[in-house]
Amino acid sequence: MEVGDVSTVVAVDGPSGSGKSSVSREVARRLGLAFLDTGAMYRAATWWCLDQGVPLTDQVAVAQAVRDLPLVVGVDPDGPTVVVDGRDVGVAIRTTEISSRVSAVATNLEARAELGRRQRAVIEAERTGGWSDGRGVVAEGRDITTVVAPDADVRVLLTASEEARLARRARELHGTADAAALSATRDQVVRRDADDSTVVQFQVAADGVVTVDSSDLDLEQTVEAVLDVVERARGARA
Ligand SMILES: Nc1ncnc2c1ncn2[C@@H]1O[C@H](COP(=O)(O)OP(=O)(O)OP(=O)(O)O)[C@@H](O)[C@H]1O
Ligand SMILES: Nc1ccn([C@H]2C[C@H](O)[C@@H](COP(=O)(O)O)O2)c(=O)n1
Repeated sequence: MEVGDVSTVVAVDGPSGSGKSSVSREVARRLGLAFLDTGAMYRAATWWCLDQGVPLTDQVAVAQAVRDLPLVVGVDPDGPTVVVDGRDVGVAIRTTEISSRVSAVATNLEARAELGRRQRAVIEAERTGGWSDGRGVVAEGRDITTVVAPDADVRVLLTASEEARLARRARELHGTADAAALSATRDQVVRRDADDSTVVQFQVAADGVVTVDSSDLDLEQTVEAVLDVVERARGARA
């Protein structure tokens, strides 16, 4: 980082399938920023509970397991890694089993407090040094713009119609968006968002948060729309 450069923290929230991870990761790549996938942390916590035989219905046990979670997340947008107890779980945390059960961790308030603390630590590290040498970070999830990093330099709510989000996830998981694929995808998009919305609000932009609706945009157009928000905010700071 050059002397005089100012670090940039970009917070991106939104519902499932809106494109948060894909768009945020590409924005981070293009700006040379670190990339923090906070959803992967909730998924890793869920994986750890299952691996350790912690019943997801036991809120006290889940909270303790999350406090003890031996998690290391990599923030290189070209290859974000998720390592739990020395094991690379980057693939294992994306299974339908994890996707269908992660809300048990996401709705556990003590688990949220612990993961939020860890997320703030990563964001602060990247603001002053870390992988990005202080250039900053793009952090995406559900509560980044409101709870984890409400003072972020740029705050974006990335939305899309339920129809678009279901179709995207169906294509991603099943290679098609036909009726059967859409039906099979509904639980981990619509039901999961409904469950998660009971403890965190990510459907309506908070004050100061810019909404980007990607319903009618392709991935590249959405990346460019978010980059535009970042550049406008940087210009306003200059
Ligand atoms: N604007 C877009 N147009 C077309 N496809 C998109 C768009 N944005 C994302 N996608 C695709 O939709 C799928 C879901 O994207 P992504 O995983 O980034 O969403 P997400 O919001 O992070 O979802 P979740 O919160 O459930 O992880 C991916 O296959 C991605 O390539
Ligand atoms: N900051 C966050 C990030 C994620 N979650 C929840 C939402 C999902 O149920 C789950 C996995 O997220 P995804 O990988 O699908 O983006 O974790 C949350 O509550 N807060």
